Amino acid sequence: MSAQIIDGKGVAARLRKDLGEEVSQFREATGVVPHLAAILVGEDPASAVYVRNKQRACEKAGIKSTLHRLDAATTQVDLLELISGLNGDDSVHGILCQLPLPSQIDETTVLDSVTPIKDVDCFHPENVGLMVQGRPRYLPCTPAGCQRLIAEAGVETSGAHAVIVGRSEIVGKPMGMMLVQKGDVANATVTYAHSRTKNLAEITRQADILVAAIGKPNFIRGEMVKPGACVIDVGINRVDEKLVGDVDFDSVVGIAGSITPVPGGVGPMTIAMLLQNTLTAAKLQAE
Ligand SMILES: Nc1nc2c(c(=O)[nH]1)N[C@@H](CN(C=O)c1ccc(C(=O)N[C@@H](CCC(=O)O)C(=O)O)cc1)CN2
Repeated sequence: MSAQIIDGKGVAARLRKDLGEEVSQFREATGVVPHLAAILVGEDPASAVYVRNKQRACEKAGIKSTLHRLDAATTQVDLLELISGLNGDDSVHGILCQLPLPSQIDETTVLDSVTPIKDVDCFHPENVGLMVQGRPRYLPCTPAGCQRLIAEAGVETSGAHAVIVGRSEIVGKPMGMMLVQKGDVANATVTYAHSRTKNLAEITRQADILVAAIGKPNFIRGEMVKPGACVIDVGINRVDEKLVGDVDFDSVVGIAGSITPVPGGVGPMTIAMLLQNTLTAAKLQAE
């Protein structure tokens, strides 16, 4: 038996269409145009593609987007000054600083400088704290996208064992926190695994839901997966000009019950969730 392929691209397109209708109702009712300011520092080609895709998705949904492109040699002071200006600009509802940043810039200092109400990536400690306490202002985009895909696959999360492989601040850690919460697509028993975990395969084989977010191409192989499990692949790795996930799709697809592809799985959902957060930001700031 082959796993159900979870069509992230299709789900994201549907969400973005619904969101476009919500944006148009909001604009009509308030006269306010939701506005996302994107910051791109340097010339990383993948980052440029992601930012362009975010801007296109905004335009299609009726959200204004402005791009602030900074040179790779930009200083942290210059970047902080730009963010400070955007924080104080009442026409801007969401601020997104594309990661990764060049090495001369401290990522934490920069992300902490975005005013929490405009932090549509949900990276600021205030927003992370609210999410962990189960009273989210925003949900982090990639984990929220994964959660929607798990729901789309019709997978029961309550009482399920979710194993998160990876402990990054933007995906692994918040993903586990969201699945352990009380609520819909939640109530799971969560295990975090990472590069120092012993007997990793023994742990991943216990997962009803396996989220791979370690940034290692094709790392999760068929023998590491429980038959029938829901496998969510967050990895985006370029190998020989090809895009591959953290999951070895070919060896896992015959064992898992459902699986996200790369490309066309989690990636497009990240962008859909960013639009959702931008509309939420505009609503909160119009109050
Ligand atoms: N400020 C942020 N920086 C980064 C984030 C983020 O959420 N906020 N996440 C990643 C990159 N990312 C969004 O920014 C992102 C990555 C991939 C995709 C996507 O749609 N991928 C496609 C394939 C696209 C391709 O050909 O490269 C897919 O998986 O189908 C969207 C967003 C790091 N930085």
